Amino acid sequence: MSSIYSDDSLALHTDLYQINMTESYWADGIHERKAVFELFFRNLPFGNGYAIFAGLERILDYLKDFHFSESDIAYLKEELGFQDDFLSYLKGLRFTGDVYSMVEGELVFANEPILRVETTLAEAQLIETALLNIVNFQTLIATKASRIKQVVKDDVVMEFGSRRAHEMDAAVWGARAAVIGGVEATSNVRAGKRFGIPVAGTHAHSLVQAYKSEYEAFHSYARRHKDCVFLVDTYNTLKIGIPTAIQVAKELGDKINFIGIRLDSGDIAFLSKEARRMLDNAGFTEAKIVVSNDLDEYTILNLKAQGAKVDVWGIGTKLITAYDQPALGAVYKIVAIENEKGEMEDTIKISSNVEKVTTPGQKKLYRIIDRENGKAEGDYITMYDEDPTTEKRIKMFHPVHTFISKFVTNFDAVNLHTKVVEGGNVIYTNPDLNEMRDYAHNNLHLLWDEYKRSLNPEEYPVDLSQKCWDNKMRNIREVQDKVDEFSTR
Ligand SMILES: Nc1ncnc2c1ncn2[C@@H]1O[C@H](COP(=O)(O)OP(=O)(O)OP(=O)(O)O)[C@@H](O)[C@H]1O
Ligand SMILES: O=P(O)(O)OC[C@H]1O[C@H](OP(=O)(O)OP(=O)(O)O)[C@H](O)[C@@H]1O
Ligand SMILES: O=C(O)c1cccnc1
Repeated sequence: MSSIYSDDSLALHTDLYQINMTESYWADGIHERKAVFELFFRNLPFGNGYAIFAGLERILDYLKDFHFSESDIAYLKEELGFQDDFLSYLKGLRFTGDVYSMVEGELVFANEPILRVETTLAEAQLIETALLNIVNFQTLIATKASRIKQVVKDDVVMEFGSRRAHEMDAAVWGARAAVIGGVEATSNVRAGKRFGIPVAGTHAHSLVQAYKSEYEAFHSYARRHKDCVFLVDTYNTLKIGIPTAIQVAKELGDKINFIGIRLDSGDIAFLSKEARRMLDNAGFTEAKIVVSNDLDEYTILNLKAQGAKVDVWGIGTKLITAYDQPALGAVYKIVAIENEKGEMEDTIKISSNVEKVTTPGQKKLYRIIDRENGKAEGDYITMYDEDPTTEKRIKMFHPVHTFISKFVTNFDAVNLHTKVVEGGNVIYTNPDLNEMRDYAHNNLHLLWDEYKRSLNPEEYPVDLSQKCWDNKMRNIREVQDKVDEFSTR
């Protein structure tokens, strides 16, 4: 099967049902009613105590350029049978709404709106799939990277995953997300070119195998590359690999910058300690030990506990594929819609699972920070017309187990949503990636250690204001009344 249509826009990067629903809205004349959708996930990934938001830059690029191309329209008509009248509506469609979003690198928790879209019902519906696609992947990778960074602490992490990533986009945008989460460099040169990420790397076993010996291979590499990290495990790490790296480094002296060696197999704890001893004895006390081979935060923690002497961790597969949690599960839910009188009305989705009942209405999200100790008390979801920045005391209570509550005073309420798109125009300038990474890193200081431990962290509070809770209960009652009325008919 091949296609005659050029792939020249992203508008069809959506599920068919979005276009089908949009057609119904359009046919009924409600497509331009204002709607509010929120994007959030229900459970933190990897059993972590927080997630790191990534994906906004790509969302903004997507929204800026949102349009159905000639070939999109031709495909919808010729292959999927959509009719001309609806297609001429789609042809002229652009994103015209407002978007409020967390910034990339923000700490994000379950069941709080990462971003809010306020636009026509049709536009909001058509962009759902792409927005989720972007956030689900990038936030997952940024969070995995942050978990790894929490364990390696001040050691350097290099992202090595391109060859194992789920296709090319995932490699490039995953590398970027990993940087937001705390990674220092990537091996992916395209990601370096595109996003300005530092690009770094060593060499593969094939280089060694292409020459007659490690000695020849290392010399050859050094002839063209001043910065040298020699991979020492092709034949025998301790007996040939490291001694040869030391020999070549000594022979070439100042002609090269002998950065160190890389270990890619065997017992990393044992070999790294031996390598450190051998390098130090040879006078290369500054030489770095880079390790790779199916690493993740669990192995790294274990290796550290064994006293492994590692300076740089090269991490591929398990980072770029979010190996132990392949999906974040973020969703995008409608919370309010304009009625025929032009007023905004709440809308709610009921579920027998309490945690899945959506929180209706236009809302805002604040982080409540204790002024005395600088730590976050929790996140606080309010209705749109509430302003906790002017309140002296707020009651925070668990949105499901409401008996768990506390009063908070002497706090700063920080609005976590920035208006990034207004009337279809992007009004937000993406900061430099380093700034995003520093922002994410510094934000972690807001959290008590109990929320940051990688195993069984405490649950960070994400609470509703009283007004938001009351509004949710009122909406639930209204739906229940409707159900009762229907069933007793
Ligand atoms: N000391 C250690 N403690 C715990 N895990 C380790 C230790 N050393 C290495 N590992 C990890 O154990 C796994 C060993 O992988 P594997 O069985 O493929 O062995 P290998 O030595 O890498 O062999 P190969 O040459 O086939 O790559 C890797 O995930 C590696 O990161
Ligand atoms: O283990 P990961 O975390 O996924 O990190 C990337 C891996 O990719 C390379 O191995 P590969 O066997 O693909 O190539 P090589 O011949 O260079 O070792 C590298 O040596 C790492 O082991
Ligand atoms: O530069 C490296 O050492 C590297 C790059 C990609 C994958 N594995 C290793």
